[in-house]
Parts: sequence; structure tokens; C-alpha cells
Amino acid sequence: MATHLQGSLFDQTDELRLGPLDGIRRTELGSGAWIDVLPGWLSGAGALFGQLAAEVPWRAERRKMYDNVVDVPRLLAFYGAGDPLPHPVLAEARDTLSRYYAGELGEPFTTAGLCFYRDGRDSVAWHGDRIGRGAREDTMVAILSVGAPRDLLLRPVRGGDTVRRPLGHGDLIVMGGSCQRTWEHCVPKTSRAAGPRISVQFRPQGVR
Ligand SMILES: O=C(O)CCC(=O)C(=O)O
Ligand SMILES: [Fe+2]
Repeated sequence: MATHLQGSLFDQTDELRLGPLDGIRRTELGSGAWIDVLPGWLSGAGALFGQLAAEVPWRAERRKMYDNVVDVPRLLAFYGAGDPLPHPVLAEARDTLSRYYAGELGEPFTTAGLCFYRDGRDSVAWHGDRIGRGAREDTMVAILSVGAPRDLLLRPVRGGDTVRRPLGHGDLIVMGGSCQRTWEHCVPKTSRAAGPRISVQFRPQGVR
């Protein structure tokens, strides 16, 4: 699937490597929410993209919407705590993030959700990650992006300006504090020609 992207577009020849986290930059969003952003955290991920696209057991989901059942416009995979991840660099990313945020988060990242946006028509609608504890407590969701760049948008639940963060190949964004309950986020569809993108969301236990 989408393995044609493995070619010239990305840095196939570079070594797959996570850089240091000390260049990460925090933006306070207000209402106790913040985002940390580090462009290019993972380098050399061209082959990783192809491997994830081809080998992850992607699920196409359908959801009830009013009286209809509609396709969820992206492919999904979920790895619970203790499940082997599809590539060792993802476990390294999760453990590095757990160490870096240990003091502030007070618990490790344990799960990994993967989304595959096949093209610009795939998307995720406005939401907070509030199925679990994120509805009530401060927490963190860390997202590593590979493949084609897409925008992540954030807006306050109570209304206000939208913040736009373009996420490119190898970029990291961490949503923290009250972000899941006082803000919403989405990856909108785009009419621009967009290649495939995979995002990996690391969350603590009980956050979904
Ligand atoms: O793909 C992304 O960057 C966002 C995914 C997301 O918000 C989610 O799966 O909850
Ligand atoms: Fe989300």
C-alpha cells in the first residue's frame, strides 16, 4: 500500500535516528493547555514509512452517523500496553518520551494508536481524546508523523482562534495539560494533492 512513496520523496539513504529532545518548543495555548513541537525529531524514516504502510494490520472502520453507517476516513491500528510495536524505533520513541516527560506526566506512555491517511481526502474530525481519562484529567498525547505533511488544527472548546501546526515527515507534537478537554484538534481534508501520511499517537494507560 502506498509503497511507491518509498522512493525519491524521502530520505531513504539516511540512517533511521531519533534526535535529541532538547530542541522541543512549548506553546501555551491557554486554559491550562499546551503543545510541544519538535520538527524533524525522527530522521531517515523513508523506509520506515513504507514498512508501516505495508505491514501494519490496518483496519478500515465504519461508524454510525445519525441514521447512516459511514466509512471512517482513515485506516487504523492500535497497540495496547505490552503489545510489540511494528518497528523497534517506535518503542524507542515511546520510551524516550516517557523518560523526558516522567516528572511532568508522572506515568509512562504505554499505548500506540496508528492512523493512515491515504490521501488528502482522509482526515480526522474535530475532537478531544476523551474516551478515557483525558475527559477529566490533565494528560499528554504525543504524535509522531511520517510521510506527507498535513496540518493539525487546534481550537478552544469554548470558542476562539484556531491554531494550525503543519506536521511533516519525522515531526513530533505533544498535546499536554488540559488540551484534550479544553481544546479540540483535527486533521482536515485538503484539496491540495497530498500523499499518504501515517501518525503514531503515544498515550498513557487509560487515555484514548
Ligand atoms: O493524525 C493525527 O495527527 C491526529 C490523530 C488523532 O487526533 C487521534 O487519533 O486521536
Ligand atoms: Fe486525537
